[in-house]
Amino acid sequence: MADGRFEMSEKTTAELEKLRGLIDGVDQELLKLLRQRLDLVAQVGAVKHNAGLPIYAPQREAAMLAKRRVEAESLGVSPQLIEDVLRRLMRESYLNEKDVGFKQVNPDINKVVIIGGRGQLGTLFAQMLTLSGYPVHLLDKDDWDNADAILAGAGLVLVTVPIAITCELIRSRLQGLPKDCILADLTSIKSQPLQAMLETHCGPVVGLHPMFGPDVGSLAKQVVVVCHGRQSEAYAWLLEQIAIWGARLVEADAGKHDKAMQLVQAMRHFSSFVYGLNLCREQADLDSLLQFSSPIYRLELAMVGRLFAQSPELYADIIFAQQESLGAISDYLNNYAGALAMLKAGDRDGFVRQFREVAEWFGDFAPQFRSESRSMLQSVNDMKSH
Ligand SMILES: O=C(O)C(=O)C[C@]1(C(=O)O)C=C[C@@H](O)C=C1
Repeated sequence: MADGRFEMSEKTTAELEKLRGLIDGVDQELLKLLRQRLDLVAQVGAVKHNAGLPIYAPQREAAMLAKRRVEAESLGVSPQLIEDVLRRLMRESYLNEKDVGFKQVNPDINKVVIIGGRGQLGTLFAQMLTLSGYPVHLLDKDDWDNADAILAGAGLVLVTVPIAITCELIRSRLQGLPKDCILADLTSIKSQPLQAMLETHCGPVVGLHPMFGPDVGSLAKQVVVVCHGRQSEAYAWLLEQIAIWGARLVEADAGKHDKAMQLVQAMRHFSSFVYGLNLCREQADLDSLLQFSSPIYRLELAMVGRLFAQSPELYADIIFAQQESLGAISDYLNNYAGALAMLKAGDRDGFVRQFREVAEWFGDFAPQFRSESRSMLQSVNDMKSH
């Protein structure tokens, strides 16, 4: 008898078979318990839907995790194990509760128009708004002949078109919106679109930046940046609605937000692009890189590789959005060149000195990132099947 390439005696085989049968039984019990938990979560979802409560309940989660960790410890089970399992289960809850739909915060809105509504982010927001009971109309590239009819009587117009055409579209097409209509955008830079909206429309205006891609299963725990424009009391319902979807709203000054995006998006994505470009030019053998990879390298390769599974236009839009990003990217290049010079000069002490300087600057974040990445790396390893 063999298990993979290991030979086993008949006695060992029999013992293992018996124990594995018992494990199968326990796993089947777990499955039934999971089914029970999902049914209860569905009931919680219905209660929350009626009461207009958010999907994500951080205090309940923290209290529950703390209790289960203590109980785990007294049973000789690792607290981290129960925490991992429960967090994974709660991710499932977010998805399940979403399908029940959401309370409609403002039933007086007769029409929501999403410009660019057939794009990926537009589709996601259309789905969330529809699940919340709003009548959603889409206005995409081919619908402009009917624009007046589509926009007539809109209570909310949400602009989600490529950055490069956002301001121009707002200025040239959205002049005649109803006075009380909310004009909002989902663009990943905020100053210019906000200014364009304020100049074009005299009613309520707000800039939003969802800090996630369209492939998130649910908005629970995702961040949406809010840059206030005008008449915030008129769009308070929209922010409350987004919070009910589970997202965390982070208010920011548009200029500050855009400056952060030069590092968080433009520079980050650009360096991922160059990393991929370099692998391509070096004709790296990805198969063997993966074979030799440690979990952190696998994660890094996944982060870079996923870029190239998406639309080049989308990333071009993000990277080219702000002229000022050039400064952040050039600084990076200069730092790279400086570090390379140190390497060429064999200045090992210099490297260690700078490393310490940076570590000190990271401060408490460094150990925090280390422990966060530890569980990510363990998940990466769990995903391997051989
Ligand atoms: O208790 C709730 O409010 C739930 O929605 C259930 C549940 C869970 O799966 O246990 C899911 C999401 C919340 O963030 C907290 C807990």
